[in-house]
Amino acid sequence: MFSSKAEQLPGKGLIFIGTYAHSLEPVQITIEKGILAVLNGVIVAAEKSPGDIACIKQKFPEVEWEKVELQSGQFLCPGFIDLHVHAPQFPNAGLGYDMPLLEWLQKYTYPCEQKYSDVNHAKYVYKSVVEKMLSCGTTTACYFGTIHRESTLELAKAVALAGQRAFIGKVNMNFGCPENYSESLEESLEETKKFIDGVLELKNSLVKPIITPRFAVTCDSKLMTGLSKLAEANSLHIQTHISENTSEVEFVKELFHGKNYTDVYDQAGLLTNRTLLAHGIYLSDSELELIRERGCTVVHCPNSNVSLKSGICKVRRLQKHTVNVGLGTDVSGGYSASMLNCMRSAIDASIVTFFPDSESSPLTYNEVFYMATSGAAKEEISSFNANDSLTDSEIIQKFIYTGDDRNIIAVYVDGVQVKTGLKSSQ
Ligand SMILES: O=c1[nH]c(=O)c2nc[nH]c2[nH]1
Ligand SMILES: [Zn+2]
Repeated sequence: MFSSKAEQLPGKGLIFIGTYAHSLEPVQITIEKGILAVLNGVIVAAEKSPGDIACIKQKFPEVEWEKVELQSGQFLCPGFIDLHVHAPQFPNAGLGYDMPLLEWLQKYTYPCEQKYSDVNHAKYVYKSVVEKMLSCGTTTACYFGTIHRESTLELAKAVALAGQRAFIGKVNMNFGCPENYSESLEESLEETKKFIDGVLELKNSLVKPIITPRFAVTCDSKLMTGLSKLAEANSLHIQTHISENTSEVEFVKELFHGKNYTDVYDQAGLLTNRTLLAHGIYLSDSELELIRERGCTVVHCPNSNVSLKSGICKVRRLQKHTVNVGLGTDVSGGYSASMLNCMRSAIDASIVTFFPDSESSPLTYNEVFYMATSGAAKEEISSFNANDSLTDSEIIQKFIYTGDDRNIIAVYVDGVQVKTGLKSSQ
């Protein structure tokens, strides 16, 4: 059993008193004042008046409650969800943006990932990756690892130890890869099965394996089909890349005899309502229709799209096709691990697409906040330097546009503090 901190603290509850902001729908961030009681990671009471604390204590007499009083300018909000991030690429953040995707992968990314054949390197890097992510307020992440099973298991262990909620993928790639960073079809499937077992053996309810074919450029049809069967047999999510760069899209067409990217994945059985597709910049209307029918989510990674000069995803167009859209930092295609930065990049990218296509409106801070948190019941304390003349709504706007990890005082996952900074009292 590999317990997270969250599972080691039975019978302790937290009562927050102050302002909380959450996002039940994209149109508007909801701001409320009152008290929130959290027990075993679940919000068990949300009340308007501090006087209600007595009722909560009466209702849960066995529980030892800690009280956290938020100060002026501080607020509680859901933790951020990064739907697409490459943990092994953190040492490369900010490097190689003078090259487009396919060259960048060969020159910078594969050599960086190859180093994780050394488990000690993985242990060293992954500990600080998870620390950084939590410090930025990312309570849930969908991580790509590398092809290496043992090292990617170290990522799962680092996540479990730190108490983060995450999906962890051992990357699969068996075709068109560098000699020293590739696996055979059989190895890839066998190692993935062992990886799934390894993550499940951690017995940590917050940490789950996710099937991770890198993309159609480095996986043949047999591998993708084998992986989709593994996902189905084990009821697992799937993550991959799609339609990020024009040369990549053309290359996939060439490799798969004229089929489009979406059809390639669909015929392999990879498109399910548990599939996350990163980027999706150049998808045609018919591809978007199929993605919507299959119930996949497209993960918009605006910082990466601009850094690698891949293009700009028109989120409004995806929304018109009622495709579900989430947000990802895509480190190290993106240079920032912060979902605040990702939200701002998403707004900026939508403003850039707005000018040549002024029929659609740019994304708002309300919408990107919703996309980055989507109403998950995770708690995080954020604060912005108090300025008494600001309303709560203005404080939250300033946090989204100008905040960084220094403005995130404390982070909680499943009711457990994973970034310290707030004082509590009994
Ligand atoms: O931004 C990206 N980062 C990657 O590591 C990758 N691999 C395939 N396609 C990719 N795109
Ligand atoms: Zn990526």
